[in-house]
Amino acid sequence: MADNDPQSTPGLGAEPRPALSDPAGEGSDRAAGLPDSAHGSPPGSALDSAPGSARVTDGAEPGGAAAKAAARARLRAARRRLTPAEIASRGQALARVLATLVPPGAAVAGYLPMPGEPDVRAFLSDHAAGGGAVYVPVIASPDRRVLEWVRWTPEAVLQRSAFARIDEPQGDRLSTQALQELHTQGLSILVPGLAVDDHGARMGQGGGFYDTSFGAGSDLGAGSDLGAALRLIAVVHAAEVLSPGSFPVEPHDLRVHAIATERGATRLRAL
Ligand SMILES: Nc1nc2c(c(=O)[nH]1)N(C=O)[C@@H](CNc1ccc(C(=O)N[C@@H](CCC(=O)O)C(=O)O)cc1)CN2
Ligand SMILES: Nc1ncnc2c1ncn2[C@@H]1O[C@H](COP(=O)(O)OP(=O)(O)OP(=O)(O)O)[C@@H](O)[C@H]1O
Repeated sequence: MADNDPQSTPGLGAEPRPALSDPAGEGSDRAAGLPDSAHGSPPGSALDSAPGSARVTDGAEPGGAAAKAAARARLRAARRRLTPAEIASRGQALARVLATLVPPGAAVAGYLPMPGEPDVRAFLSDHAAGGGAVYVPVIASPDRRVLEWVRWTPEAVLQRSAFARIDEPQGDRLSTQALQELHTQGLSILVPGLAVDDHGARMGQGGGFYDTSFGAGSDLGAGSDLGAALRLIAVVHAAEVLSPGSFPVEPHDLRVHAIATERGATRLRAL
């Protein structure tokens, strides 16, 4: 199981592998200037060493790319400071929190965590044991930002993605649309991210995959008929729930319905 342990390879980006395209340098760890606007963050949170700075204004660069890169670097650095024991105990707490947001037996599109990410595997195992179908993403095309979905159980045989430090199950793949059409009665998406604001905007790893799959411009975006039965639940560490303006938000960015952290659930829109 060690290969499926998000803590087994400490230090993000340490392994040689084909990097996903990162034109704005989001993958780099340059000094971050994330504003000190988090609220409810405990001491030692992702932001409490931020230099005093103005709120993100998007500046001159399109989409606030430099500001996003800085925010990502800071948030990733904070994740690297988490211990395996912290991640594991938060994972147990998350399992209880997510059970309050996801109806028993409902289909769930989850994820298998990268190092430092909230570990949702305890929840996914419980949910699968209760009869709910669980899927996780496979990076099908990094260039076209396409995800596909494979059924997951705790026994799944995993293979490391060629593009990221993410384990993916083998098996039949479904497109995002096919997954949704299979579960028109409701599908809960656990959306991984580096941060979310309490208006439901989210900042991810910089691949654009979830925005392309579920954001405003997608076939399944808010307001679309197909997207109506989707529940988008951002899963982040509690210190990563930030106030609006803490990171740049673009029109294509998806908006989540709810936020789950190890400290509890926040419902933002009707689920
Ligand atoms: N667990 C998990 N699975 C997921 C996602 C995620 O955020 N979390 N994704 C959400 O979209 C997709 C993969 N997206 C990714 C997008 C960018 C990078 C990336 O740029 N990685 C950098 C290094 C990042 C780091 O050091 O932490 C790289 O490859 O250089 C990785 C994954 C699909 N599966
Ligand atoms: N729907 C879209 N159409 C075109 N470009 C997009 C779309 N969504 C994202 N992008 C582009 O993809 C890149 C990454 O976007 P962004 O920073 O929003 O990703 P992210 O939300 O952090 O990633 P992910 O969803 O993979 O976690 C940016 O260059 C962005 O402009």
